[in-house]
Amino acid sequence: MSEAVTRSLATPPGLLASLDPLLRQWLPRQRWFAGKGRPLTGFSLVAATELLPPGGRRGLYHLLVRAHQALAPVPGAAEQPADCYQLLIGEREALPPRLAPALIGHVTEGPLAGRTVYDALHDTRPAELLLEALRSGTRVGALRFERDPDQEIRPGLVPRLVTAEQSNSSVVYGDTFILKLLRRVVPGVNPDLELPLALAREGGDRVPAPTAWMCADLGGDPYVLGVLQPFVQGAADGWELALRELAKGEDFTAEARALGRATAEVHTALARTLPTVTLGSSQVRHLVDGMTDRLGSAAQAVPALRPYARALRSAFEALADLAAQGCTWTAQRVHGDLHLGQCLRSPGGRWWLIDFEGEPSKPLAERRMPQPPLRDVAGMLRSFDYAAHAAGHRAPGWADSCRAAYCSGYARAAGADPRTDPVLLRAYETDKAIYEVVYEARHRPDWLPVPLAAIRRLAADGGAPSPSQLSHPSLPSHPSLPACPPSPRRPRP
Ligand SMILES: Nc1ncnc2c1ncn2[C@@H]1O[C@H](COP(=O)(O)OP(=O)(O)O)[C@@H](O)[C@H]1O
Ligand SMILES: O=P(O)(O)O[C@H]1O[C@H](CO)[C@@H](O[C@H]2O[C@H](CO)[C@@H](O)[C@H](O)[C@H]2O)[C@H](O)[C@H]1O
Repeated sequence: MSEAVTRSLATPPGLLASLDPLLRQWLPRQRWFAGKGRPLTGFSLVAATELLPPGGRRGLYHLLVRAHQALAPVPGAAEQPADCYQLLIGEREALPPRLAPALIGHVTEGPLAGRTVYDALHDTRPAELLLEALRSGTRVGALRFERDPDQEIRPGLVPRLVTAEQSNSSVVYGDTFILKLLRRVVPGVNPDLELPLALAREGGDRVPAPTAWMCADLGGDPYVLGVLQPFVQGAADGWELALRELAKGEDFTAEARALGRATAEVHTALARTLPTVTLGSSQVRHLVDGMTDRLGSAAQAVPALRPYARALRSAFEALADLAAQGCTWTAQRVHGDLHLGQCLRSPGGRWWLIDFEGEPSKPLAERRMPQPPLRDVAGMLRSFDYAAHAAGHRAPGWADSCRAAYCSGYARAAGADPRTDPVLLRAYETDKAIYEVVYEARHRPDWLPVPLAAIRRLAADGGAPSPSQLSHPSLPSHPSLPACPPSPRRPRP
């Protein structure tokens, strides 16, 4: 075992009880807290490890904590399965001003009574310690740090916490690496590590190859806790770039086309390296049932969706009808939550795809299932629509031309144009917009009008599918579109 981190404490007695009242206040305020809107009823410890560098100060705890919550904000409501969160807790007598944003609170009882506790990822030494553990491949308590022996990690890189809004927390080390610490963790193979590793093995150059990773082994179930990967220096993400170009009134179609090409290359590599399956009518029925169920739960959670539910369902049923007529689709591993913010453009103009975690609210097994690649395409199409809305009404037609350019870039690299499969594309776009309605209602209520506008458009189009709704006005419509175009949808022999 390496000397980087030398001590583990399995169960610091009373530690969690002393943190309980502070975590009840602090946790729901974190952007990455997944259970917003449901009262916390308590915590239970999954694993606790005290991280102690040789000769270093004590007081750094790695905790995996289950947050128990009521079903709804009603006293006495039944509990839901508790989410498990990864916390790195530091303690000090008082916090220096630079750590003020990291404050969790002042402990009044238990082993840390009188101490100030804080989110230690904001602090230099704890962040350095994590990199050192990854560099040296340490094992401490239940924690296992592993690395790709072929990639060098220089010691002494200076850490800084990424302050942008994220679903997890990331630390950049000397502009060389970025470590994403997953916040809500689940047992099993995490696609955020699995897919970039598979793509790296395949020799792809569109996704940064994982350099090191951090896991916990608990009761036979590995939990992926973090992934270190090369930092794409000087990169801007697609969302920033799109908004910048929109503000200047500049054309974004060349970038959209390049993004389509990058997406298709990643899809092709994933299909080469991981299993693909054919979806026939029973699998498509299952897919459609899932979409319909999600619509039902979303309409329960967000009443503004209810007037459109029937029309939206018909977009899903149109897909089931095609499958019942004998159409089949190829499914493969996909990104699962692709949008402009998941695409980084390096200063040389190359597009990279990041964040293969999938939609964090979905179960891991579902996120790892092979799916038609058009699911990712639909996510990107939604994203162009989001960008246009975020910019107001300054650029009429902007989203339409970006969506068309993205599809044609995709078609060039994949050999199949997503627009030749309008029923599947519309079903996925509808499913995504419904997901976004719930996401925005929970996380950014001010943004709710953006996906709701798409819901209105998609619902208005809920009858017979029409290619014109797919926003490629520059292309002729497909009046003679066959019921089962040869690719990517293929008739059964
Ligand atoms: N390899 C990378 N190089 C440069 N920046 C990155 C890299 N990976 C992630 N980032 C930055 O960190 C942000 C969050 O990363 P992401 O994987 O999307 O985390 P989350 O799942 O928490 O949203 C991204 O929006 C991007 O700005
Ligand atoms: O945090 P993640 O990147 O994993 O994804 C979640 O948050 C995204 C917002 O940050 C959210 O994306 C939605 O908003 C984007 C603009 O901020 C837009 O480009 C996307 O098209 C839209 O879906 C994403 O859905 C959510 O899973």
